[in-house]
Amino acid sequence: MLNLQKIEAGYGESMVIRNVNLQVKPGQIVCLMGRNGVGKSTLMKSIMGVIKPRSGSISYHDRDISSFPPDRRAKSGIGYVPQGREIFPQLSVEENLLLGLEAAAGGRKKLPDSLFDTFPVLRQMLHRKGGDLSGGQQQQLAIARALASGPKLLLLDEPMEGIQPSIVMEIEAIIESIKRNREIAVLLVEQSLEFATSIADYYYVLDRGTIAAEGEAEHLSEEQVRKHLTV
Ligand SMILES: Nc1ncnc2c1ncn2[C@@H]1O[C@H](COP(=O)(O)OP(=O)(O)OP(=O)(O)O)[C@@H](O)[C@H]1O
Repeated sequence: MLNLQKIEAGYGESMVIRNVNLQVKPGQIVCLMGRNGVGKSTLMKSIMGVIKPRSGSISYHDRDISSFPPDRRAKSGIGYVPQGREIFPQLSVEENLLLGLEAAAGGRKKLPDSLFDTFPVLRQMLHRKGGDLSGGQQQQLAIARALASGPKLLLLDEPMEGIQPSIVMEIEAIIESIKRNREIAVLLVEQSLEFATSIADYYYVLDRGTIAAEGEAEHLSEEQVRKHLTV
């Protein structure tokens, strides 16, 4: 469903991503791994259209979306949770979630009830300001906002970063439930070998802007992790 061919991207003079080919199939959980600064977020931003790749093509459901701005990619069914969450701290939880509906194709006006089955804590906090939530709750809000529009592909950039272990487990459980339904594919940036081998179907390791390794997640070995991921 998502197909990146020969993507090159960077900032100004500096090239960060070189010749990246990457695929995500419907319902698949794909883990993008790599040390700090190798270009994982830059690749996620390229997929969402937040930065424009210098060359290569990005297709989604066999349609070339390379020239689409981010809002059109969102309307095509791609949800994005950037690193650092980026919720609106001055808006209520409900207002944050309603903003997620803006990206819905066909003008969906109401938040799906299933959203609160997945994120019960948000129902209790609907009228609180986003900024008053804990880090983990803000992360849940950011994921819920991305899911509000009913995407078929969810891009999650380091959702477990900087949150306490109990919430990490909750977020893992949310990704597991997405996997069980197989209705949404997920491409996520995550460093944990344990997570990649237990939940992901497929992995890519990015090293200095290129794909250094890829394969079925169950075959990801300690040796590859040592070679490409440990500092
Ligand atoms: N807005 C920007 N302008 C210029 N250079 C940038 C910008 N954002 C990132 N970079 C540079 O691009 C390179 C890749 O950064 P990126 O954030 O994509 O890596 P990452 O793998 O996601 O790292 P981390 O795990 O630390 O988030 C780094 O050298 C970074 O300094």
